[in-house]
Amino acid sequence: MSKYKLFLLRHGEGAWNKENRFCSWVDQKLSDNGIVEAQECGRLLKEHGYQLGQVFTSILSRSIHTAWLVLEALGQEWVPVTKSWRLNERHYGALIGLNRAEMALNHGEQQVKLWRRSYDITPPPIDDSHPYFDEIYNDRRYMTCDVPKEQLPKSESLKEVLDRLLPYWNEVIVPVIKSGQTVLISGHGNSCRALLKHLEGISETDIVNVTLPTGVPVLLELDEDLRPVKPRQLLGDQAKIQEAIKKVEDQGKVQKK
Ligand SMILES: O=C(OP(=O)(O)O)[C@H](O)COP(=O)(O)O
Repeated sequence: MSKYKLFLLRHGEGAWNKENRFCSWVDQKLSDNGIVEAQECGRLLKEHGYQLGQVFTSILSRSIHTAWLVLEALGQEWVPVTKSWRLNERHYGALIGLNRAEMALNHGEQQVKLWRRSYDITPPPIDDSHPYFDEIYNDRRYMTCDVPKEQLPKSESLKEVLDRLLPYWNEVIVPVIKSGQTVLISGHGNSCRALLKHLEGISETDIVNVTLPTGVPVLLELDEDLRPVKPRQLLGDQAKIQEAIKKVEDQGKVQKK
């Protein structure tokens, strides 16, 4: 029997989703379309009458702004929002900033799919010659984390995302859910995929085929041990959602002229 409701949300479209570049730990803002997606998500949750108890975000602006816009559209701005680097997007290492379609042209679509969707392949690490290294590692937000800056990742597989996310999930988020509050996690494509893998027990092979569109709330109904009692529900117009998933998948393909 369903005891708890949990929403996982990939933030609204960011500027680099639009440009088809690996964004990851670069702090890009929402695009105009991303703002609308977040507001529509809030309106949809309002229509269903959902009442949030707590919201968790990463420390990247696109996930925080999405949470704010959702709460505003819901009329529940007072709901506490808690932030952690442990909900950040997967660290894409040296791939950060690169264009996926150009990479597909240079390395092949299969390699790009492996980098994007496999469970345990870690992309090459970022080093201090990378154009975004200083912007990321000199940012004050990464001096406030629960690990020293030197121990923050320089690249991550999905498995490594789950490894850094799980302690936060177990120690901070689970007690809130078990206290009976409906939680929304405003996260990222791959931080949400990692959590979905854990909660739904998705295999390492099947997780390759899970892709999340931006701005679409994923509802999980959980039993008292936080096991899903039914398949995840992506709320909204199902035809549009399928189209949006395909668009994300196609980002890793060579662009047709
Ligand atoms: O920043 C990213 O994800 P996000 O838009 O969910 O924050 C990644 O670049 C997503 O890339 P992917 O869809 O190739 O895994």
